[in-house]
Amino acid sequence: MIAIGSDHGGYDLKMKIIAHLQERGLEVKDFGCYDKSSCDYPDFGQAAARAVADGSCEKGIVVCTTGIGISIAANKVKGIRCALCTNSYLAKMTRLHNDANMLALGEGNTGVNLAVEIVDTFLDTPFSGEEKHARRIRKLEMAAEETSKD
Ligand SMILES: O=C(CO)[C@H](O)[C@H](O)[C@H](O)COP(=O)(O)O
Repeated sequence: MIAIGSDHGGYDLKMKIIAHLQERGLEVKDFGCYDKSSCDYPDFGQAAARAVADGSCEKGIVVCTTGIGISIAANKVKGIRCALCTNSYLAKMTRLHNDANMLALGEGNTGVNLAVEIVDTFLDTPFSGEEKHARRIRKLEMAAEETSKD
């Protein structure tokens, strides 16, 4: 199951990505928004992120105008590594090196065809499993643990 979310600024691209994921035969849970009325990206970025963090969705994709606000929102949820990607190289590297579990896209800076290519690269690239990358991810998790104690 793929969690997906957007604000109004990412709504159109999100709907195209949902159609693409369904064409690929993937199940999608849309955490909103559900129309283009003005709304707040933290609400939807964090709803999708919580579903990835609790294991009910295996990966998440979030979209806003720039991809910035909604990626920041998702990354506030413990256990989430959300990468804002503007090309397929970044999508590949964030899976290989960061084991990113969420992808953020910006409707205002990424066209539909490129977005679909980025989504496919993100979903189809496994984590490298290299120890040095696993160690760095553990350090990210430890930093999040420390912060949550404050
Ligand atoms: O890009 C965004 C946040 O980083 C959002 O999608 C907003 O669209 C952006 O902040 C602009 O807000 P507006 O209400 O659409 O003017």
